[in-house]
Amino acid sequence: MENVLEINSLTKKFGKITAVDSLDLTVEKGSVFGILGPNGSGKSTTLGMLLGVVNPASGSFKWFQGEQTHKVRRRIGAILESPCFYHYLSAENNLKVVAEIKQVDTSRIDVVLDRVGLLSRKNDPFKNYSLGMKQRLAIASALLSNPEVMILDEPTNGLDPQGIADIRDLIIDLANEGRTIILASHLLDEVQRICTDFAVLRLGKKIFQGKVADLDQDKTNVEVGSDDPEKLAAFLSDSHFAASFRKEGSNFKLALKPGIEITDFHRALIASGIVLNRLQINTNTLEQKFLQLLKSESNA
Ligand SMILES: Nc1ncnc2c1ncn2[C@@H]1O[C@H](COP(=O)(O)OP(=O)(O)OP(=O)(O)O)[C@@H](O)[C@H]1O
Repeated sequence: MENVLEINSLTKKFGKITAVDSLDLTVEKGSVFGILGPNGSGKSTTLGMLLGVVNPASGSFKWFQGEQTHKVRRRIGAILESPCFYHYLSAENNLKVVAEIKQVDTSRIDVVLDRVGLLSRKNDPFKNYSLGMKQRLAIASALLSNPEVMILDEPTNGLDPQGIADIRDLIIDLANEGRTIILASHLLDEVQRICTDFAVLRLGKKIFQGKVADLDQDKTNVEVGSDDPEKLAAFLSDSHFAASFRKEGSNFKLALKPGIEITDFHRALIASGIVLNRLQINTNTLEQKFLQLLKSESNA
């Protein structure tokens, strides 16, 4: 798979603070890459360096296998901070200003407004837009040059649930069109829903990088209950399915042994005449992973 971005040992210091510390990262073409981290972990500084608005102290990064800088910028669309538009101008006229700056044909304006669902509101002044519409206009603006890569810093910040869902759907659509998306977020659930890959930053250091899909592989933690808890407890003690188990209320929490499938476990229960009234598979959510990582790093 082709990489659109390779970061090597990228570092940024602000006085005594090391905002980004020897960061190595690889982003594959077509991925939706989430950069996760608590406040102040270096997400925005990283994106700033990647876009050339923050100077690195050391290290390097390479876009599109080493494409020249002036060509790179046209291939990337970015929203770094709150959208910056003229309040009294309409959405269309605001995009005309951006198109002029970016030297993009104005015929793209209707295309991108349609893309973000704002075509019918293109004559409304920006000041009358809701927060969600303002954010969608910012995405439209970033789309003017039809970029292959979109960089989004906290794209759903401050939005209501509907606004969040709209932006989420839009990001998924943009990814389905084949664009690579890099987004910084602290909304773990959003990253889990949108992203294919993620990295976790803490105090400027990358403490994890992985695929979101792999989180769902970890289906070994199971909670079970039965109308006959003694029989269930005896099964869990005697059978070779549970690596460990403990009683919790009227149910049992257990870790299946490595390699044991939930279907094998369930079949064996039925064969032993045990009928479950509860079976819950606790998948490893990004939130659990994130909290575990931050905890293990701060204990290290
Ligand atoms: N211009 C600056 N001058 C001094 N320190 C800065 C500057 N920009 C960022 N920092 C510091 O660098 C560190 C990383 O900040 P950064 O904004 O990159 O983190 P972040 O993960 O994006 O945080 P948030 O989620 O709060 O936006 C923080 O300690 C921050 O205070």
